[in-house]
Amino acid sequence: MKLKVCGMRDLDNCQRLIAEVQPDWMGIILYPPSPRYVPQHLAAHIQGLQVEKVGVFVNESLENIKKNIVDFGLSALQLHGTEAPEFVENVKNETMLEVLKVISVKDKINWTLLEKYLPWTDYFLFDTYTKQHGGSGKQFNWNLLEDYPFEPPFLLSGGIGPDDANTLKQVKPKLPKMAGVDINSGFEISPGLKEIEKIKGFKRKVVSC
Ligand SMILES: O=C(O)c1ccccc1N[C@@H]1O[C@H](COP(=O)(O)O)[C@@H](O)[C@H]1O
Repeated sequence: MKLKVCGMRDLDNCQRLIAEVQPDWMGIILYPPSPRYVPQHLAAHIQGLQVEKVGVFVNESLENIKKNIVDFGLSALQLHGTEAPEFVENVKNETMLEVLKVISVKDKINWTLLEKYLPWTDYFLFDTYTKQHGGSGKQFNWNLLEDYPFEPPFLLSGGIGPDDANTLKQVKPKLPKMAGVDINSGFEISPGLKEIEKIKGFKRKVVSC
């Protein structure tokens, strides 16, 4: 399973993550209201880090997404708002980067609504619905994903913490399209600052399964 560690911001913390965990992706939040927002003055430093960088956007303009791709050296885009399929199509066509479209889950998933995203989406990312769009620390009912009907793989997100490693290993066989997990606030000392030892332990348990 792949591992995405999201909401990274502190440069020393990023460097330790890369050296000691080697995640498949490091996510940076480019949504100003978030407590994990990465300001522009850190762009050159983040760009220099040797890791696949995912920019997390919430209903951002295509123009600003393009600017951030260059400034931060992004290789993938996580669209974490209510972006319409037509917008996702534009983003894919204009950037040709990997696109992760987030689906915010309440108590059920309307699979038909997801169909229009399929041609432009490399991964769906399922997260718990919250008014803040993400980083809620809350889980949704993962059983809903047992009905996942599509070909593209997905990432599981929302409130995953160190204690979920065993449950994840148990649910994995029931979710054959789950390509990986996305972790964030469940491994934090404070917003944007991660506990690297805990991530290492989690990776040892989960990623090999
Ligand atoms: O983390 C944030 O502050 C955030 C803000 C706005 C959009 C997305 C955000 N983070 C994403 O939220 C999910 C789940 O996080 P958590 O595990 O529940 O803390 C994760 O994909 C982050 O990329």
